[in-house]
Amino acid sequence: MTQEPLILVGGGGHCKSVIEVVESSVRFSIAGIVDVKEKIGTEVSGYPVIAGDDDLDSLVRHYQYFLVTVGQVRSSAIRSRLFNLIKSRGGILPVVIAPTAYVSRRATIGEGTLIHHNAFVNAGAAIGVNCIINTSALVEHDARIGDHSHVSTAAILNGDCRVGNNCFVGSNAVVSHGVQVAPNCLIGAGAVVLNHTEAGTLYAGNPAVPKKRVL
Ligand SMILES: CC(=O)SCCNC(=O)CCNC(=O)[C@H](O)C(C)(C)COP(=O)(O)OP(=O)(O)OC[C@H]1O[C@@H](n2cnc3c(N)ncnc32)[C@H](O)[C@@H]1OP(=O)(O)O
Repeated sequence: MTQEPLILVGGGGHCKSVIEVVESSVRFSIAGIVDVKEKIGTEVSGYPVIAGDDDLDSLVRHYQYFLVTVGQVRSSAIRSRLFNLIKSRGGILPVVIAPTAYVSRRATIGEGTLIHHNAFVNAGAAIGVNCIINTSALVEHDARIGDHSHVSTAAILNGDCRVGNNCFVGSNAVVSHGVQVAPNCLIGAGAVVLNHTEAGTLYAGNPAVPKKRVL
């Protein structure tokens, strides 16, 4: 099978994790990484940084496939800006699924979303665009996740729950079945979310309680 060249946009720690996924899937070969221009000429996991953010326009004329590989904890702003920029210039942001992940054929996944190693996405789940479903995360049946959200390592979204746009669900957090996490929320690592949340708020603890506004 001929591999398609893929550009990774963002050369930090999250990019290293994405590289492990892309290398183990057969469809794409990594053609290079985009980062701040000072990093041009350096490498990430053996792949060269070939361009700076300002060069994205011209890169979209030469390459078809891109993934946003900037990480996301406190804000989705950079990831969503890059996603929209690439898309508006005609770039394609594919779905990439690690071969060790399980994704039900009854689940839907939006463009540019990456499903990392050992993640599990069950039947009826619907995941938006440009999301990160990180290593060992569990998205249970009929759970719905909006756009530009990050379900972090080993987080659990139980059946029928909702996570809005631009959210972060921290490592090992649990969202109880049917619970709605409103847009722009941060759910702290290890939180157990038993009730619907207010938008733009950090929740943490077990049971999770609002800690502060984050917008
Ligand atoms: C592969 C990867 O690395 S993926 C990334 C994995 N990273 C994570 O999962 C992120 C872990 N960090 C968190 O969970 C943090 O809560 C964040 C980043 C979401 C928010 O951090 P901040 O905005 O700095 O919150 P801040 O430190 O101001 O905390 C506000 C309050 O919430 C509490 N709090 C914050 N996070 C947590 C938490 N996870 N559990 C319990 N309490 C917490 C703080 O103690 C503080 O409480 P107080 O006001 O009573 O003193």
